[in-house]
Amino acid sequence: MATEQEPPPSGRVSRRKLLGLGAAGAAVLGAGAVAARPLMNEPPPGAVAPANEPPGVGAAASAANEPQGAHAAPYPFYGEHQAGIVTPAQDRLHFVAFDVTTGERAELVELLQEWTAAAARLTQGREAGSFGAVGGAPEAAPDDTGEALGLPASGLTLTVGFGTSLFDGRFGLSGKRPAAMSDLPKFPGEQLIPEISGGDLCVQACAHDPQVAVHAIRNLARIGFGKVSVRWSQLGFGRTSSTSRAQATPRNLMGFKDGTNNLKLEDADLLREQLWAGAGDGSPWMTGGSYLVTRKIRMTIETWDRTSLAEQEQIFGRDKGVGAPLGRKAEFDPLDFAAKGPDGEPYIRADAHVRLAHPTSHGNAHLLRRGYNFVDGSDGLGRLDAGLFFIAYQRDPRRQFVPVQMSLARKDPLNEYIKHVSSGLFACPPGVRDAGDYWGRTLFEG
Ligand SMILES: C=CC1=C(C)c2cc3[nH]c(cc4nc(cc5[nH]c(cc1n2)c(C)c5CCC(=O)O)C(CCC(=O)O)=C4C)c(C)c3C=C
Ligand SMILES: [Fe+2]
Repeated sequence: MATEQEPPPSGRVSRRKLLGLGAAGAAVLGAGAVAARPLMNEPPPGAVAPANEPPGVGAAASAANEPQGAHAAPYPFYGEHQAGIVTPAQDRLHFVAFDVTTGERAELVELLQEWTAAAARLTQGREAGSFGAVGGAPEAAPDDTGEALGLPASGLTLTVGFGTSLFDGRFGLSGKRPAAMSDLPKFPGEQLIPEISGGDLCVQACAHDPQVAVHAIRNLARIGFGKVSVRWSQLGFGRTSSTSRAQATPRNLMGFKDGTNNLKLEDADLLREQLWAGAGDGSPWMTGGSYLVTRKIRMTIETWDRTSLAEQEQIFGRDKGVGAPLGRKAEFDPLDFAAKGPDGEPYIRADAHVRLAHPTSHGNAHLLRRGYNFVDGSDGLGRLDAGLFFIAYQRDPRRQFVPVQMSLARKDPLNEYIKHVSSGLFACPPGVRDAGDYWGRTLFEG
């Protein structure tokens, strides 16, 4: 498993070299060479942020003043936990689920090793393979597809997950399926489409540049040719959650601030308690990992857009402008479910979304949400095919996602405007420690 960049043959230029040349150097390359985009704010050589800690989080960053250059910089790939979970949610998503087509466990392990090596490079703004898009033999297919040449790392994170079907016995893993990964129940009203649900493996690519996220997934799929095939994939934009207090809260396609009351990077104690699988949880190989639930949720936006502002706010229990809980003034004011308005009714209705989903309604069950908006064109009937690609990480879906979603599915008036059409449940293993480690080692060698 090679992770070091081998020098490209003379006359050929690697993506990193192109970046290093910058604007002036690119001019020297002359016609025929690929022009490098000047890299803004590249961290100094050798600068290593603490594992998975975002550039720009800390004293220098504030919600109102996120450093622009930080959007180009890389996140560390190696660490105790995978990046892309508490990492401040980037602007863009390409999520893919794969079916494993090989029946050989050894081939699957080999693929995970190759993917890990490629991910270690891609997340640092390098090409997928050691020769790159234009550095290999002219007779051979390039080991990088090339569309990210000259682009910086753009905060790319790649997060892998193992689906429930991977534990079905094909690879000798049936005894390793975590109890926390019991099949999700059928929720009232869901209309799941099997072809865009499930999958043996998943990779979540998040970046500030969609081209960088798509490039990463495309290259992993290329590497996996003959061993895996793409089952479904989803593009997302405009993150619908903040996962750090240094980020401003974004808006979903219903126009509301989304991610206000979320688990955040800074909540160290809660993350330990609610996000990361522990050594005593029954599946030692998952220690330091987390369970991922995805739900593609279509919105009937046109109906929503004809709903009164007052009704929209009652449905969520927050105001649409600043995102404050109804009856309060500021976004981060605490929710007060007992407070009553002049009419004697609670400001936040009994069936308001935030009340049904609140941790206190479910024995202190928190979720780390990091979903994205999607618009997949239109449906041929004059309506946008749009909604929320919901992503939530947690320590145990049986105690967290399932009860929250069951209560929403039964009582949330938002259901009039939404439909769950896809579902996924994945075990995301702990982080890759160093260049000798690989995604899933604790599962296959533990
Ligand atoms: C099962 C979990 C959840 C699903 C599915 C879900 C769908 C969904 N949510 C919104 C918009 C908002 N959600 C908000 C808060 C919120 N939502 C969940 C869980 C699910 N949402 C939780 C746990 C919370 C936090 C509750 C709390 O503790 O206050 C909000 C308010 C802002 C915020 O705090 O994030 C909005 C807005 C949509 C549009 C949607 C499906 C399409
Ligand atoms: Fe929600």
